[in-house]
Amino acid sequence: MSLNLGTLRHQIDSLDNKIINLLNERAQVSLDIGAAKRNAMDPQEEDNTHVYIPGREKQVFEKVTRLNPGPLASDSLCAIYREIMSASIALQKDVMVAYLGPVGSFSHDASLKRFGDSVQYASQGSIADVFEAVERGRCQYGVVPFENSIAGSVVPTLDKLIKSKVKIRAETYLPVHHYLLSNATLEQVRKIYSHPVALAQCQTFLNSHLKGIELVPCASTSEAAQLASKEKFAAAICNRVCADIYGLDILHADIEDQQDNTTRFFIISDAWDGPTASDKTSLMFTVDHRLPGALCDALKVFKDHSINLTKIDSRPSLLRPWHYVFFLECAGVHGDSKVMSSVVSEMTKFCLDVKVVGTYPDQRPQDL
Ligand SMILES: O=C(O)C(=O)C[C@]1(C(=O)O)C=C[C@@H](O)C=C1
Repeated sequence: MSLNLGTLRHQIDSLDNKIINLLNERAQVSLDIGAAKRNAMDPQEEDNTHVYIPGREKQVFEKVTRLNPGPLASDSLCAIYREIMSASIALQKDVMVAYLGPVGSFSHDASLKRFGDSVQYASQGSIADVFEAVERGRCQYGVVPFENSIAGSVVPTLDKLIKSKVKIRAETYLPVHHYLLSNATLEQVRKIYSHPVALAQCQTFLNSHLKGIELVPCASTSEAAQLASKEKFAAAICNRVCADIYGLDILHADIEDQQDNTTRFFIISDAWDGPTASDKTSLMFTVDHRLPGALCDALKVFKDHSINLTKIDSRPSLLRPWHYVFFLECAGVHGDSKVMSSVVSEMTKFCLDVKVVGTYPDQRPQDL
């Protein structure tokens, strides 16, 4: 076989030709899918069709990985398909995604990895603002951090899920590596900005390298980088990308307490999607704490239906002191299933309040 550079580039040109035509053929089918989704709607109603279908995307990524003969790495092929489906979403509808900003936050990273480059993004100042953007219909989707493998639940997200009408439509996991960025040297640093959850993930590093230095909590890690870039002796704990975005130097890389540090994000919207081969469902409920065993009875409903619980958390209900709302996630059931409606109706008999807050394809990576 000839290894003449000109001939090889000619081969690439002719393959690109085919790829471009095939991509456009696929895009045309996607436009038809968009039309079919709109046709299925009541013509009197405002167009609130969902073009982002997390279960279908999961299937496509699994198929791409299964069919990949190499030499392309499956991660590379999936990144290409992320952009193909992002363009596909944008062809069907203008989609706006709200995330906790500013640019360079881990929420921004998670949003880009989930929705790609072709949709539009709206940076928000707080987690509550992300919920509000979705509640008011300014953005069709929102991306919020839900829990971190070191620091646990993200309380503002739990609190908003309790009160809000939005639904959890998808979940996504992001490996999180923290960087110490500053325009000063390590010895000069007098103040460190970051999000409280990020500070909690770097306790060992802070205790051994920067003990006693003032820690200033911020709304997000990228806001921390923005603030640190404007002060002489301040540093930020944040995502690596913030070094370029905010013009800061890297003082230390990978300062998180555990290298497999991961944050789980929820994609919120006004509706969840249909069942897939493997779904998870989240519920909130309150029990009357004066009844002995009320919480135990609520959990027993799941045991009776052989449903596996994957998370439980509680928050003050804010209705009266020492009264809690429980958040529960279970695996292997979809929110619209018969078994879930039986669970909810059985719980309603003795719970003060039961609400399904979302149902979504299980996206937990196999190695976690
Ligand atoms: O299957 C669909 O419903 C589509 O809209 C097509 C498509 C794709 O390009 O494959 C695009 C966006 C969805 O999130 C999932 C899949």
